[in-house]
Amino acid sequence: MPAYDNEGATISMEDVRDPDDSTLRISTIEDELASRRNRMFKTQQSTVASRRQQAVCVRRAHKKYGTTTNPNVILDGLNMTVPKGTIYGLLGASGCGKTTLLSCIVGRRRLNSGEIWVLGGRPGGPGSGVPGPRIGYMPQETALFGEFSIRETMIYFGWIAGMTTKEVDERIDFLVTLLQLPNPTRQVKNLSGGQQRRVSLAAALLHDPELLILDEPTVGVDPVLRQSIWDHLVEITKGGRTTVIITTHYIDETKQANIIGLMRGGRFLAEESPMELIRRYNGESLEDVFLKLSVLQNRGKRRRSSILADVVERVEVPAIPDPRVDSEDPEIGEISGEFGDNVSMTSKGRGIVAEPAVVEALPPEENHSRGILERIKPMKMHHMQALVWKNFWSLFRNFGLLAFIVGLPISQMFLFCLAIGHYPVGLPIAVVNHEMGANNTNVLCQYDKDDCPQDPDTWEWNLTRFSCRYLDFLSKRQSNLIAYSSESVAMAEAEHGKARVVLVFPANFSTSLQERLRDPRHADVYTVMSSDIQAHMDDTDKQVEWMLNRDLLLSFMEATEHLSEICNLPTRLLSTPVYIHKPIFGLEVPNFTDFAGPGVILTIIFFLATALTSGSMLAERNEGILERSLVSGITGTEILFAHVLVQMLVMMVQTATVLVIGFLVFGLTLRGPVVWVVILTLINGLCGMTFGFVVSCLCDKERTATYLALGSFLPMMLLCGIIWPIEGMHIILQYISYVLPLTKSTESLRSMLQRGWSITMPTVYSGFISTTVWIVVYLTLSILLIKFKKG
Ligand SMILES: Nc1ncnc2c1ncn2[C@@H]1O[C@H](COP(=O)(O)OP(=O)(O)OP(=O)(O)O)[C@@H](O)[C@H]1O
Repeated sequence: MPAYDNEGATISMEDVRDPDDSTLRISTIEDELASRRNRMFKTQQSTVASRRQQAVCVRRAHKKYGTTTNPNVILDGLNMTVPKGTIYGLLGASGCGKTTLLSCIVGRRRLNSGEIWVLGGRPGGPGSGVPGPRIGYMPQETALFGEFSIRETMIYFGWIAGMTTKEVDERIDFLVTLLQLPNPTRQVKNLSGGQQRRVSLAAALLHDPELLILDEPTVGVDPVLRQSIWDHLVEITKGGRTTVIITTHYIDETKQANIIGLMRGGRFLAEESPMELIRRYNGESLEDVFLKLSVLQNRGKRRRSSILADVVERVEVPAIPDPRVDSEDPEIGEISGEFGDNVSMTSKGRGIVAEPAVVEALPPEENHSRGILERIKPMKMHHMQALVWKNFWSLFRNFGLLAFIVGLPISQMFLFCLAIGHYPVGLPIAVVNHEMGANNTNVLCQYDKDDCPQDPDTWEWNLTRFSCRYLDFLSKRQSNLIAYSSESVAMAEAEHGKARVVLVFPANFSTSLQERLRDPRHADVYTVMSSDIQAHMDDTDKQVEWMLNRDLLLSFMEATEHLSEICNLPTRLLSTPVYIHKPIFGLEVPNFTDFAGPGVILTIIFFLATALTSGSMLAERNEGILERSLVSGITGTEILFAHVLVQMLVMMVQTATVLVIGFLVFGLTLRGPVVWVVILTLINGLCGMTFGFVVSCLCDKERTATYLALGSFLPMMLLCGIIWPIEGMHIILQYISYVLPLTKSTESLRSMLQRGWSITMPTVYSGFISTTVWIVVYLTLSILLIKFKKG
C-alpha cells in the first residue's frame, strides 16, 4: 500500500527501502513525511509573512452573483497586490466589478473562494482592524446624512474612529481648505452633488487612516480640485504609512498612481506602474494601453496568465490550504467573516480539516473555531456615543418623521376613542301604536304614572296606556321614535331605510297585558298575542340589531320594574327567564371601545415601532450610510443596541401619550396594575421593533417593506382577537391566532384593564411570556437573515 505525503503525492517504496534490508523502514517514512511537512510549513509561513507585508493581497478571488444555474461571475480567479505606501489605481469599464472587489476588501462581501489579506490580516478577523479605523472608505454613493451639517457629519465619523470633538474640529479646518468645502455649518442636503462627494471624501480622510479606499472620489470634481486631491494623495503616501486604492473613470488621472490594475472579465489585464504599462504596450496614453489590452483579450491572443506572469505572479507562492476555503468549489468555501460581532462570523464550508501546521501558520485570530461568545465583540463607548447621537439628531432634524412619530399615536387614539365602540344612539324607530288610535301622532303619549291596582294582591285595576309608559322608557335609550298611523306605512318607510325597527302595539295592549300579568299560566293565545309588542327588525347590521334588541328588552324591564316599585307590587311584574344583572366585569352599558382598546393600543405601538425601525434601517442601508458605518468598525450589535436605545425613548413617549389619551381623556376602563400595563405596552413595542429588524433584513426597498408591514398588519388586526373575540373565529384560525404576537398580549392587557387582574394570573403573565418569546424569535431571525444575505 502506498504512503501519502501532505500534498497527496505518493512516497514510493523505493525511496525508503534499504537495499541491504528487505524490511520496510517505517521510521524512514515518518522522517520523510516530517521533513516534507516541515518544509511545507516553512513555505506557508513565508507565504503568510509575504502577504502580510502587503497593504492588500488578493489571491484567486472568485465572486459571483445570481444562482448556481444562472451565475453572473464578477471575479474570476483575480489576483491583486497592493504594496504598502502606494497609490493603486483600479481601472475598468463600468460594471466590471471594481466596487464588488472593494467591498470584499473592506469585508462587506464574501468571496465565493480565494483569499484576501488586508493590512496583514483577514477582513473581519478580530484584531485585524478591518473593518475599523485603519481603513478610510469612501463608497460610490455619497452615503451621508442629509439632515446633518458638514461638521456634524465629521463629528459622527470622527467619534467612530475614536477622535475627540476637538481633534475633529481641527481636522475640519484642514479638510475644508484642501477640498474647498462650503461652510461646515451647512446642511448636507443643501449641497450640490459635487460638494456632497467632497464631504464624503473628507469623511474618509478625516482620521488619517492607514488604508484609504476611494470609490470614484473625483466624480463631479473640477480639474483643478481633482489635481489638488491627487497631490494630497501623493503627499500622504510618501511616508509609506498610508496606502490608497482608488477607482476612477478618468483613466488619465491615474498617471500619478504607483500601480494600476486594469480590470476586465473578472481579472486584471495588467497590474503595473503607469509608465511601465505605456512603455511595454507601446501606448500613447493609459487609455490607449487599456484599449489595446482589451482588444488582445477579446481576440484571445494572449493568455491571461502570461500577461500577468511577470507582474502579479512574482509574489505568488504555493497556495495555503485555508481551512475555511475550498478553492475548487466556489459554492462552498467563503473566507471573510462578518464584522467581528456575533452577527456572522462562521464561514460556510464542508468542514475541511486543515493540517495542524497550517492552522498554526494562520494568525491566531483567524482560527474560526472560536465559540460564539468569544466572537462577540464588546461594544465600544465611542461607537455607541456616535450612534446614539446620530440616531437622535436624525430623528429630531426630520420634522416630517417627528410629526409622524408624535402625531400618529395621538390622532389614532383620538379617532379610535371617538369613532369606535360607542353605543349607537338616535336610531330611527317607527312606532305604530294602535292602543292610542289611528290618528295619534304623538309618539310619547301621556299616561298616568300612578296608575296602580286598588289592591295589589287581587290585581284588580284597569291598567291603561302601558305602551306610553314603555315608549317613555325606550325614548331614554333611543330618542328617535317616529309615530306612524299604520303598519303598512311604517313598513314601507323601513324598507326605504327610514327606520331600523317597526314597533306595533295592539289596540288592547294594556288590558291584555294586565290579564297576562294576573295569571300568566292560564292566559289564552289571544291574550298573549295582543299583549305582545311586535318588532320588525332591519337585520342588515347585526351589531345594531343586537343593540336595539337589548334596548327593547331592557326598556320593558325598566317600565315594569318602575310600575312594581311605585305600586308596591310584591314581585317584578313580568319575569323573564334571563335577567340581566350588574356585570361581574366591564360596564353596564356595553362599550366596544373597552373591548377593542387594549388591542388597538398594542397595535399602534407595535406597528409604529415596526415602521420606524424598518424605515430607518432601510434608509440607512440604501443611502450607503450603514455600509460606511460598518466599514468604519461599527458592529451590527452596536447598531441594534443604539437603535433600541433611541427607539425605546420614542416608545416611552408614544406609550405615555396613548395611555394618557385612552385612560385620562377618554376614560377607558383601567382597573389593573398601571406599572404592568406600561411594561407590557413597552415590551410589545420592543417586539414591534424586532419585527422591524426582520422586515428590513427581508426587504431591500422601503416600498417592499411597506407592503410587508401592511401585509402583516391587516391579518394581525383580524386574527389577534382585537376586533372580535377569538372564540367566534373558525377553529383553524383560532389555532393560528394563538401563535401570533399580539393575541396573548392583547388578552393579557384586556384582563389587566377590565378585570383588574395582576401579573400572577396565567392569562396576564402568558401575554408577557409570549411577547418575550416573539422578541427572541424576531431577533434570531434577523441575525440569521443578515448571515444568509451576506455574500
Ligand atoms: N448585489 C448584487 N446582486 C447582483 N448583481 C450585482 C450586485 N452588485 C453588483 N452586481 C453586478 O455585478 C457587476 C459588477 O458591479 P460593480 O458595482 O462591482 O461594478 P463596477 O465596476 O464598480 O461598476 P461602476 O464602475 O459602474 O461602478 C455588475 O454587472 C452589477 O450589475
